[in-house]
Amino acid sequence: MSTNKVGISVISCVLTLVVGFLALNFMPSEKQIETQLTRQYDIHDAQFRRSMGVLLGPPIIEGNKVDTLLNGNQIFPAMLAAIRGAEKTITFETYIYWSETIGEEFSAALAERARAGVKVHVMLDFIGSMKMNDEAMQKMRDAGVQLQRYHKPAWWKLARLNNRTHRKLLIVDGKIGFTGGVGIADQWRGNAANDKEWRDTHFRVEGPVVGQMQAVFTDNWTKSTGVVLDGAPYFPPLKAVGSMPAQMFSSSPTGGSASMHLMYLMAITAARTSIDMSASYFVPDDLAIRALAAAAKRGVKVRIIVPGKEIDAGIVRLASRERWGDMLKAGVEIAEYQPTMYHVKALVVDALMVSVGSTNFDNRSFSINDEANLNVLDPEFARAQVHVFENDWKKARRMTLAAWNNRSWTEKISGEFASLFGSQL
Ligand SMILES: O=P(O)(O)OC[C@H](O)CO
Repeated sequence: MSTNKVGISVISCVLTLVVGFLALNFMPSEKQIETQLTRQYDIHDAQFRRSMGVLLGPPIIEGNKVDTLLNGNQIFPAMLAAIRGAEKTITFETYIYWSETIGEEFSAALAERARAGVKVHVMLDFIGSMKMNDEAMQKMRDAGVQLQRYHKPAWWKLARLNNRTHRKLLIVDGKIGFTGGVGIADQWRGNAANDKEWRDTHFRVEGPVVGQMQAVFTDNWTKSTGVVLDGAPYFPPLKAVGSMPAQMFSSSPTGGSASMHLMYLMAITAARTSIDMSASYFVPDDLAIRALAAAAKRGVKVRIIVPGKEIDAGIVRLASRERWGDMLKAGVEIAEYQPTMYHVKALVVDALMVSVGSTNFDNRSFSINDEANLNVLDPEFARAQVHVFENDWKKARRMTLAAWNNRSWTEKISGEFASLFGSQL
């Protein structure tokens, strides 16, 4: 064999070993949920509540008040008012934060509070905040804001590159919390009045559950900085301010990664009458498809709103539509929102249980990213969310089984291709 050939063989062996090594390191080391859950109780049963409390982590606690904020016009003023009213602490964790009009407004408000002596901690996902300029970040740091960027890509930490913080949390003085779908970028401004203004819903929370929200924020803050945020400025005594039982819980590949997947499967399996799901990115795995189809077959009215053509990630829509066949056959109703990008993330089951927060209905949220959701078990709140859902449903176009079967061959092929990346979407 010539020296050249020996060299090429050695290089190809080394490359194969490197690729194999990387592939093994990116594969999940622990098992995910594999079997369909057995239906043992209804959403209204005490056992559902008990199981949610013990299996997901934090207990469901009483005495909360949750206000619904629709679209940027309601969401941003409420968040900015809370920030501007902060007296002791602000903790803010988000995925998307871009230097634009609304980004500047947030930066200015956070910096102003830091200068006034408020302890301000901001955790931005590194990838999600790549469109934020260094100058804007420096201005905040100069004002005293403690700003961290989560999981900076590094070649020696490749395995965590894919793990982003997708959580959307703002907690002020440990007393007022916000969560929901919104990111800090200009497409969320406005009132979903045209295709430049995204449709989204966020929530303002008060009551004892805000302590759980604060604990979720401290999780990634401690992981990233080694500093524990504790004491009354972050965890003040919280009195009951309303009547809603609620629970804030989180998931991350570094601990409790199955929680979100499990929560959705438990809620869908326990449904008796209705499931209304708003899913900005809907790429269900086989278990979720089976759970939704089984619900429809036992008579649950299952309605899902997803984005239509106005979506920022075309590959997600392709992979999503490819998976609808079994659900449509089982009677699940799926409709695509028409006016603009639909970025709402909400689940309402049996007009009692509502889950809202950062989680998308896809594998990226279920097992790759860090997520946080608020569960509320309150009939009045759930009815209000059903009302919001009904309004969105009117602006969404139903996909029938016949139309799905008649998709063009180009859509079918591109759907199958997109579906190959399903585990990463
Ligand atoms: O990942 P999400 O759900 O926060 O959405 C972010 C958007 O895709 C940003 O373009």
